[in-house]
Amino acid sequence: MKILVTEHVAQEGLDYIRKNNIEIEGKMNLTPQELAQIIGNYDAVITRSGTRITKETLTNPGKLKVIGRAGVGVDSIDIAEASKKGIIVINAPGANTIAAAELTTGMMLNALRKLPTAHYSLKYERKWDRKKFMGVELSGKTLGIVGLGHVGSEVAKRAKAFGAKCLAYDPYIKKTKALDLGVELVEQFDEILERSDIITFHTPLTKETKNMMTKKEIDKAKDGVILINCARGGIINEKDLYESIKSGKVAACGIDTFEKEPATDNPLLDLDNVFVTPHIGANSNESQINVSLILAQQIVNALLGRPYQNAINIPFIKDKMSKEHRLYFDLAEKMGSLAAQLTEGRPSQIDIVMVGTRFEEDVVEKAFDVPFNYQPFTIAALKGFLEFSMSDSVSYMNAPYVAKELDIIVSEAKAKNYENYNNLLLMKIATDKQTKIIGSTLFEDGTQKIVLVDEFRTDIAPKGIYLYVINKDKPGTIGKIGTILGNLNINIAGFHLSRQKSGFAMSFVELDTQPSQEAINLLKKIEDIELIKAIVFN
Ligand SMILES: NC(=O)C1=CN([C@@H]2O[C@H](COP(=O)(O)OP(=O)(O)OC[C@H]3O[C@@H](n4cnc5c(N)ncnc54)[C@H](O)[C@@H]3O)[C@@H](O)[C@H]2O)C=CC1
Ligand SMILES: O=C(O)CCC(=O)C(=O)O
Repeated sequence: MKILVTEHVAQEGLDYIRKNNIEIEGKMNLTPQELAQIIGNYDAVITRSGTRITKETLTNPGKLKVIGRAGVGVDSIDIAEASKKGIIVINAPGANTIAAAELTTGMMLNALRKLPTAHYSLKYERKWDRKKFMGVELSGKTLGIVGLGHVGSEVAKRAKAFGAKCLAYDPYIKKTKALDLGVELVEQFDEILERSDIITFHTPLTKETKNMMTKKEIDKAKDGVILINCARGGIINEKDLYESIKSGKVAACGIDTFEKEPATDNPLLDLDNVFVTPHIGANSNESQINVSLILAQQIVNALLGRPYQNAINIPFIKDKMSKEHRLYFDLAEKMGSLAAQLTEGRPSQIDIVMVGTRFEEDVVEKAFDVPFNYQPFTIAALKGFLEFSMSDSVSYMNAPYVAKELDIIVSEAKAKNYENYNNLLLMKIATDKQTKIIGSTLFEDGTQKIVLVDEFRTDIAPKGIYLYVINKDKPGTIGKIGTILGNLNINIAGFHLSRQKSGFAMSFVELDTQPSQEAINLLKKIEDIELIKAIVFN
């Protein structure tokens, strides 16, 4: 196997890869066209923020299986395209946190005390200007942290050590996390704007966070506010920042990440009180070794078929789920398969409802860098459903994309209860011909059961072979089914009958062997049978 490395990555990770008998080829400064041309010759590619992996890069993916991002932000990678092509995107969350948090703290001090300007003035202009360099202290100030993830949390600890009061805005974290850090979590971003002396951003670049700070938001902030962006260019609108620095509304800012990088001709560089670094947040020896080692281990695991973590486009790791959730996950996939076998017509919508306390807390946190943010049960149900007609081309990774390409609307919801079920996975499928509802649950002892099909209650284990029968609820039908199956030497292993006031009955007849089409045709001839289908759970 062979891995392409397109940017500088610490030696430690590369050594680890070589020890696992995987070759490495370093090719720096490739043009996008050159990268697209050669990427398919490699099993994996390792990049940093300077390499963009776009749809065009992946036109001929060849044998590429893994894109490794030596860092956190994956906004430089087209995740949707990688997922559609079955390529795993792996990053190294948390590995460069301390470097980024320390740089941010330094940026705050630069902005508060103008250290780089004082340094320049003495060293290069030989001026002893003590009056000019009056600053303000971090102690006693209010710091607004936007995004209380890995970096935001470490920035909070450092700012608190300096005596600052920390507020945070992050609608996706647990309240206890902020509480444990001694940070006041606010509900609205506006509160950060109104109360903070310094605002620092630590979110990924997403649809929500792009242009989160424009003139409108800056105007709501305190006069003389200090802004720090060591997360991603584009979170603060650079044009509006430029105007606000010029007008004095923003006293100073510290920027490590820019809308367009390299940012050597960025107009912000012309302004005093704009303190800049060339995207070096992660550049410490320690963090680069961490990133390189963690990433290398995960890539090697993925390539050698061992368990791996941090895959951005498979936002859940089955091994990390509780045993119960793993059973529900498998059950969801079987339910999807059953739905595909029972449903008629072209599907237009699939709704998954997670009912009960077992699903109250999300199994996976919201992942910001993936286009679809479903819980694993939804993905499993989708995979089970789509796989029936599309076989191996559907994976956990691409199931939501395949659904989208088929114009199937997918929705996910939670409910406290449903009829008298406490914990239930419900799958509702709408097609151009019908709507079907299937419900499944787990018994106390871990037994998986399908318990609902439309208006019928049932109790079948999702394994083996069944005949699904809908018939007019009249005497003799079941006997006739038994006789025909007996004559064909097909053994009945179980019978699950459900009746409805409507005058119809639904049965799942468990069989030891799969009935031939000839058998199904014979059974269809029985009077009062409305529908009969063979169902196979793999
Ligand atoms: N300058 C550099 O070299 C480095 C930059 N970074 C960047 O810093 C950022 C933070 O990195 P980590 O803390 O490691 O990521 P993380 O994923 O641990 O934390 C991100 C936090 O942002 C929150 N968030 C997402 N959308 C939000 C929204 N609309 N409003 C408020 N909060 C929101 C999430 O809930 C999460 O807690 C990322 O963009 C990463 O790429 C990270 C390391 C080095
Ligand atoms: O080291 C890099 O490539 C940039 C680090 C970074 O921005 C990140 O990890 O998100």
